[in-house]
Amino acid sequence: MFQYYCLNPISKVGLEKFSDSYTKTETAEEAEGILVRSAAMHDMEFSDKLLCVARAGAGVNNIPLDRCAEKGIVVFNTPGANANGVKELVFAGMLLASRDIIGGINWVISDKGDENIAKAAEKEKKKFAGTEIEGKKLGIIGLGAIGVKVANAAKHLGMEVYGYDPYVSVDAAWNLSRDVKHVLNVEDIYENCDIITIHVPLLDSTKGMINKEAISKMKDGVILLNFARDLLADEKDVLEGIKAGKIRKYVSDFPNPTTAGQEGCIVIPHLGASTEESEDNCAKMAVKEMMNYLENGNIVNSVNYPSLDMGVCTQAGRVAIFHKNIANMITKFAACFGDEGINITDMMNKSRGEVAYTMFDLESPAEQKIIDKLQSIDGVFRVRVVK
Ligand SMILES: NC(=O)C1=CN([C@@H]2O[C@H](COP(=O)(O)OP(=O)(O)OC[C@H]3O[C@@H](n4cnc5c(N)ncnc54)[C@H](O)[C@@H]3O)[C@@H](O)[C@H]2O)C=CC1
Ligand SMILES: O=C(O)CCC(=O)C(=O)O
Repeated sequence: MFQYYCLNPISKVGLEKFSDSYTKTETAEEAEGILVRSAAMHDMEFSDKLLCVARAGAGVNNIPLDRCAEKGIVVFNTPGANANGVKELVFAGMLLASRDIIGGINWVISDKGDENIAKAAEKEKKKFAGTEIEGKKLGIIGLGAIGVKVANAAKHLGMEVYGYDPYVSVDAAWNLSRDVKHVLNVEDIYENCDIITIHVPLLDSTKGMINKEAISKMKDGVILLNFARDLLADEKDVLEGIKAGKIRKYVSDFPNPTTAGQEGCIVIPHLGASTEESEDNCAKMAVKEMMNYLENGNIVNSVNYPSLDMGVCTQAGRVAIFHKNIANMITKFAACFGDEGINITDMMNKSRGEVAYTMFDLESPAEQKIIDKLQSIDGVFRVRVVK
């Protein structure tokens, strides 16, 4: 039996995918697996029982990835599972910024008792007019799951699309419309585009990338959309840009005291992935990843360990080892089994940066003394008996 804990509400459709071998617990300490959306985990203590965290979503800046890696806790996310939900809200944001739809709706509410509202509307509506998005230049920073969907849909709406992503994946490149202008320099986006949307992860290298300097290179009256993370922009610089008339509107999916209620800002309460479809897709994928890992030790879509898949174990034993990516580890592991006369029938080793993951299938189960010996090897974070 395995126990899982939900740190945020997780879609029922996803939770129903758990087999009878799983029960939901009321405390994180009892769980082998945690399901999470945006809850902050940086200050959490993790119990020795915890084996994995599955983020039902894309961004993992709320999870201490390195600390988890050092404890042999695998962190998963669900790439692309909510991309369509975000894409659709990006276009809603683009349209809200291009015309004063919000101002117009508020005017209608303020005039709700007026018998002559229809006549008044025709007089007032010029205040809320705007521009169309067809024919405008759209710059997309980050051509991953969301950026590609936004790019392709924008082409269908008649926009001229510029895309920038120095690390674009082969998969994303295959899916991208050939009409998207792939630029090699982010400045080309700043200098040419009427509307700019950012779809990159929040990393040390991307934090604050939309700052005073970047804004100064943008066209006057640019519309900026941020459905990725607020800290990607220096929002004090954004407010100055609005005040100076450089930025026409800033649309953000991340409310905070800097932008909430500010002139020129349209701030949405983090609704990008809040659709039935995205929530179900993310939960289903997260549960599948968690079950595959807990039952088989297989790692698919991890953000702190390499992918490794040995299928379902048909042998008597399977042992998984989390360790530093350094020389001679596999020889030492193999010796621990060999010294006790245990035949290794299959093994795989994969590394990712400074960490590595090795799994052994064994002709007979590994006794505790072998596990203790493996655990005592310098550079080993965790040894897990899968079977
Ligand atoms: N508002 C919301 O509810 C949601 C927000 N997000 C945010 O959007 C981000 C992107 O999501 P996905 O497209 O699903 O992720 P993804 O991982 O598929 O795509 C991210 C892309 O950014 C690129 N990238 C990284 N650094 C870059 C840089 N310096 N310049 C240009 N490109 C760079 C990567 O190569 C990758 O192609 C997530 O990390 C998350 O923070 C994601 C889902 C929902
Ligand atoms: O789970 C959510 O609602 C947040 C989605 C998100 O921001 C993400 O997937 O990165």
